[in-house]
Amino acid sequence: MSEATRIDGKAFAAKLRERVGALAEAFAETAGRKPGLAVVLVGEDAASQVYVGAKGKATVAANMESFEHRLPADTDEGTLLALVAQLNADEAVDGILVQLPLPGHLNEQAVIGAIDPGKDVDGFHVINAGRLSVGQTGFVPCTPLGCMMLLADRLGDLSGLEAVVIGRSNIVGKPMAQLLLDANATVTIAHSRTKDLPGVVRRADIVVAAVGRPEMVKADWLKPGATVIDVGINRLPPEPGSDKGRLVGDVAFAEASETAAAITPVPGGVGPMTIAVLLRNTLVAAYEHAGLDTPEI
Ligand SMILES: Nc1nc(=O)c2c([nH]1)NC[C@@H]1CN(c3ccc(C(=O)N[C@@H](CCC(=O)O)C(=O)O)cc3)C=[N+]21
Repeated sequence: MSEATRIDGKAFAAKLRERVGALAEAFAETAGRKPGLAVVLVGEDAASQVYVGAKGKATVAANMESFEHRLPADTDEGTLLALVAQLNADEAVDGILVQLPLPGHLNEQAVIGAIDPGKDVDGFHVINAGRLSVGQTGFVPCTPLGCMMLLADRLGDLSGLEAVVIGRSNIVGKPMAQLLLDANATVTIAHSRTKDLPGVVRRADIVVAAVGRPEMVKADWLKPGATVIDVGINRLPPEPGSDKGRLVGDVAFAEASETAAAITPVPGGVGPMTIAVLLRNTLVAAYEHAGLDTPEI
């Protein structure tokens, strides 16, 4: 069996960011202002700090305005809701992202529900989740939309293909299943209680793994020739003598590469797509807020 094609999400994301950057420049010429993205981070979680920093840099590199709000871990809900209201009202802000998870004393659904759905570039508001589930236009969560772009690029038409999504989160699993269904795939959502998970996954032409368990999906779970999208980003414990563990996905990449036709690596696969799609959604929001026709992107 030949080695699977490595799906280069990092390169795909770089091209998408470049297109978004060019369109953001055109937007600024017409609208007289840049598209703006506000990112809110509550607390000092190290991984979250890294993502927020990366988002800010990518936003500026794509000719957009970045507004960062870092709040202490003990921020009360009223303060956070007041900030969201202020960002909703700010005409320089097209997109609002509140970094999840929030500290335990804050109600995530209440905070996300306070974001103007027209600025909810994460696609997490119930209005946008509802729009996706009934086939209306709205903001689609960045990670699943990025996965769909990679699948469309790789496979073209997905009609009639068997897709198995492992994981049922509101952020990835559920919207991913909706998008695959909209693309006419036959979709199964599997999860921790699924009976004979390897047997279910073995039916799939397309596997999307989003469970958060390091290297859980093994080569012998895969149908030969399957396309594998690995959403997991797990940091392993450090090796002796090292201070940082390796990043691995939810799929055992090396062995899976022997059976799959194509597979996304971790890092360098889905992660960079998430940020690129966030910028894409922010650009779309800016065009909508300015009352301009949204370019195809
Ligand atoms: N409201 C909200 N929206 C999010 O979209 C959101 C969030 N909260 N909370 C945290 C997660 C995580 N997330 C990632 C984005 C990019 C990479 C990424 O680019 N990863 C690189 C490498 C990362 C590294 O080296 O640490 C890669 O996979 O190649 C990873 C993770 C967005 N999230």
